[in-house]
Amino acid sequence: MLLEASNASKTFRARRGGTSVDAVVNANLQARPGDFVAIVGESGSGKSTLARMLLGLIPATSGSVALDGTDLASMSKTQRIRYRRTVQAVLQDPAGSLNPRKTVGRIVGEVVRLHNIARGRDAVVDTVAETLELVGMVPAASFLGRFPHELSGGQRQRVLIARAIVLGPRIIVADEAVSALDASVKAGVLQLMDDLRRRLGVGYVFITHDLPVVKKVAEYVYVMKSGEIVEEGTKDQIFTAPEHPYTTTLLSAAPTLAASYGPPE
Ligand SMILES: Nc1ncnc2c1ncn2[C@@H]1O[C@H](COP(=O)(O)OP(=O)(O)OP(=O)(O)O)[C@@H](O)[C@H]1O
Repeated sequence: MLLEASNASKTFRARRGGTSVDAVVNANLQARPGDFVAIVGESGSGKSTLARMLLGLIPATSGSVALDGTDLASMSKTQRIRYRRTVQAVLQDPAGSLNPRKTVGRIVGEVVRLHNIARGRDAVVDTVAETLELVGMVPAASFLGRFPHELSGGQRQRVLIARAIVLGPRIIVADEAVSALDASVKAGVLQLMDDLRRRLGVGYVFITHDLPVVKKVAEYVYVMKSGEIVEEGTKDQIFTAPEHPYTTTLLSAAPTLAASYGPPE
């Protein structure tokens, strides 16, 4: 399976005399199940816009996003529904992704019902409980009736991951999924994501401005600047022999791994 952006561009049209914004310009990116691909770049470089295009939330102005060669723009309604399950989003909770009035059981259960993953109350609860266990929320029964405000930041992020993986995605687009978390909590959630990659074979397109995190988990890195992917390569290439001056600047501005992420590997 291959998720691929080909010369994908997004221009936000100006409203009332303003200038239009070329948020993403001719982006080429590939991700497969089992991959850990990162997109890095400073604020405003177009990372979230590219993520939203990959998720099919906004259409490309030109170019394409395709799964196994089928362009998102030409998919039927049924194909789109399947696409949404196959390519799931995990955003950060401070963005208000969890409804504060719903329990964990309901938040994950609603997705299970909506996509007909299980039918009947008991089967839905079982599926939710199994998924909570998979994301390390054990015993699951003690979390089902809790509201988001009764959870820690790391636990809320795990609920978001549970809500995504319950659909059996092959690729998860994670936009700043751990950026708001404290270092030790962040390490736990990253470890979980890596475990799920190994256990379920899920791949990640991991969007972040947090370079120590990229250094820890990514295999392949795309560097964005002003809407363009200015450099790409394996993690080692990017961190040890960056070619683009912007990548060098990004790396030199980043805190060291040890300073922000605990002891080096
Ligand atoms: N809906 C929109 N309408 C107009 N302009 C937008 C819209 N969404 C994003 N932009 C602009 O597109 C550019 C890229 O924004 P984007 O959010 O993709 O960057 P980013 O790298 O994800 O930044 P951050 O890390 O701050 O989220 C910015 O100039 C932004 O102001």
